[in-house]
Amino acid sequence: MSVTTTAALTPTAGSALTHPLTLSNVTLEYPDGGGTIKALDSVSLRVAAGRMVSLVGPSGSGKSSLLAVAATLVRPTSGDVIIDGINTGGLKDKELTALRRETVGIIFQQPNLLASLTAVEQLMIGHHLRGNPLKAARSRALDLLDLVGLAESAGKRPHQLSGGQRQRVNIARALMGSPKVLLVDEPTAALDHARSASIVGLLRRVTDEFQVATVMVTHDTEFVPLTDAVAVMRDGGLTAPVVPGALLSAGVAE
Ligand SMILES: Nc1ncnc2c1ncn2[C@@H]1O[C@H](COP(=O)(O)OP(=O)(O)OP(=O)(O)O)[C@@H](O)[C@H]1O
Repeated sequence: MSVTTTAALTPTAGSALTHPLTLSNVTLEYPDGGGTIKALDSVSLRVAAGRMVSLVGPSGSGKSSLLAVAATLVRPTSGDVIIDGINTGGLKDKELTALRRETVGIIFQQPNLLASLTAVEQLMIGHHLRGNPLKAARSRALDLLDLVGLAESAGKRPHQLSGGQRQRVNIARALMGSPKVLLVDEPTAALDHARSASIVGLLRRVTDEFQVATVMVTHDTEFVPLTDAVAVMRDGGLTAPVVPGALLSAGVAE
């Protein structure tokens, strides 16, 4: 069955309705013994600018596969992945890499910060290596660290930061390239409750302020109400979209 999940049918007042992320009938198969396993089965998902979708579902249901395909890190077996209006199926690997760098921000569970670099350097390095002048990279990095509440910690190295602060650096780093799509994998997995709440709150604010289309894999259904829609995965497919309140009161995600 193919279900289209459209987050946010209503555009922000005064702006055109845009969907930076569209997956259309996406299937992803992996070899499995003599046969294949369908990690994704005809998944269709559209996320509008400034909207945030929670992606929930049991282990092995395909959440990471969906993020990997949406991030253009894995090409689907069939179906279309359209990022910022560009159908990625027609792109060569080099073009795909360039599109990913320009339009997609990826936030993994573990920040993977470089031990020897300060917070501001963590943000600057990739931006500078992609050809941006150091001064501009530094100025943008400092602005973003301020935005995520780390203005005072720009000179600190990872071991001097808390887990929540490291995740904030991770989020700021993902915003350096001005992405249109933000893909977030279990951002609160290693954090206590208070820090988890503030990280999800920050992702909500970033989605609004930067008007990115955000998909967040989470097992923390408590934070789902902060998002605009919930996509539930089962056996590689998406079930119908459900609003957060309905999902929780129906007990679907417990
Ligand atoms: N590289 C791979 N090779 C073969 N099978 C894979 C590969 N990656 C994922 N799978 C299979 O695809 C299916 C979906 O896996 P996926 O990791 O996307 O699920 P998930 O919902 O993210 O699970 P979890 O919550 O445990 O991370 C599973 O059956 C998994 O075993």
